[in-house]
Amino acid sequence: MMKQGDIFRVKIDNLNGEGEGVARIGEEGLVLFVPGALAGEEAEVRLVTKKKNYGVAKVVKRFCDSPHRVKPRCASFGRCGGCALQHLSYGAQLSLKKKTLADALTRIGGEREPRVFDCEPSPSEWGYRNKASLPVQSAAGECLRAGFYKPRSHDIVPYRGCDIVAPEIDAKTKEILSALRGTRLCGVRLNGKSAERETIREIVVRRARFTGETLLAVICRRAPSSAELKLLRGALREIEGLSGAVCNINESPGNFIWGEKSVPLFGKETMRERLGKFVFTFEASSFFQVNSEQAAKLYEYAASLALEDLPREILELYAGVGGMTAFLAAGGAKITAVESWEPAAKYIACNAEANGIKKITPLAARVEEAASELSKKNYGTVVLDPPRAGCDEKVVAALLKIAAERIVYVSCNPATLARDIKRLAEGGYELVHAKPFDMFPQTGHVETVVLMSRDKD
Ligand SMILES: C[S@@+](CC[C@H](N)C(=O)[O-])C[C@H]1O[C@@H](n2cnc3c(N)ncnc32)[C@H](O)[C@@H]1O
Repeated sequence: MMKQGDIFRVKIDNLNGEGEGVARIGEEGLVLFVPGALAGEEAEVRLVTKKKNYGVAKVVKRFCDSPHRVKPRCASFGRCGGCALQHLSYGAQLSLKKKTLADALTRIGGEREPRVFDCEPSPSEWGYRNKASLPVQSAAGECLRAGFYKPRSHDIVPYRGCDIVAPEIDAKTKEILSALRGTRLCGVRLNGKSAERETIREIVVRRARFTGETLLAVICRRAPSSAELKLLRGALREIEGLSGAVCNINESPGNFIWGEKSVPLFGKETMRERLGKFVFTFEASSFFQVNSEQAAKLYEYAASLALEDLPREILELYAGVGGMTAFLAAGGAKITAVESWEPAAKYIACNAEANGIKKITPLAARVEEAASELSKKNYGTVVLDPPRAGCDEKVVAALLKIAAERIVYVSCNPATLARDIKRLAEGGYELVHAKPFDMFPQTGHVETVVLMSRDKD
């Protein structure tokens, strides 16, 4: 019987979606996740966690190196759960993402030989993120500990800098943390009840590459008193180059970052970013792709698939603030853009207007609730970009009822994408091709654009 602390010699077969090495041990072939180990490497490992169906092990000694191994750039590599692929060359990261996608389409999607294109490299391998999001806690003897979570944990590795966020965000984040430490507000307690002053849950810093506008949101578990707001304002106003700051209040216990209410601290509440020839306005809490340069490439590609044969009517689901909508509108089609977050639907309209785009009808609704109404109309193409959970079954049913000639599916999760492709294939669509885009270099995340067409038989 295996137990924690046991030592094994293993050969790593492949990497999982988190960038961890995967090996099998024992007669029953227990799956072992080995962070930091690469495919093809042999190592002596110690079992640190044993669950019913898998184990997690730590490398004690590596006997050989993968030819794709490179020196990780970040001093927190291995301790921080953020960029698990830093030790893999960039070319090998792209190949891994293509393979991850192809495997999901085959294993979950039931596709025999899916046509998967090469992964589109990100224009920047480092410093590409336009947003940093740091959980904040109170730890023993430390009033405000902010950073990123350790792998498989809610313990924080303190922020010492991050190489995947834009350098300007990195510099600003350090200044912001130092200013917050000068107020009387502390981070929330991870285990146990937070004391009154242990208030801050998270900070989010966003910077537009194009305008340089930088917004800060301080997310609190309760509404700060007017004296606390005064302290926050006083401390944060001192930071040069912050275009604006808000305090967002999230009293809910879950892991979701944003609450419904925000109190302005100072300056602007919105920022503007350019993607391709379009400029978009949005708030600190809006969904907006974190890799602006790569987002422009992805939207252009998705629009080129959607606009072939110039459909007259396009239905776009999960539209956010209308980033992709503008690219889709370039062909002159009429677009109905559906988004559940009401303020985002408002931004779809003003972003369209600011970019001189007509013929866009924003609809603030949950797609699954609007699905049956939407399925009464005809659309040449449906474009969808759901969150990681993919589509509700009602949405797949509506897509089958709409029966558009073509579906362009943008996804940030190969597993749910493959599940939805299978459902659509059962309803008469076929997968034409899939192309991964590297939106998140140094991490295992895979973004994909898929084209499906209605089976004509
Ligand atoms: C992955 S984002 C894509 C946004 C946009 N296409 C873009 O590229 O910026 C998913 C969007 O779907 C929205 N959303 C989540 N669940 C939804 C639902 N059930 N119905 C409609 N929109 C939803 C989110 O608010 C978010 O803006």
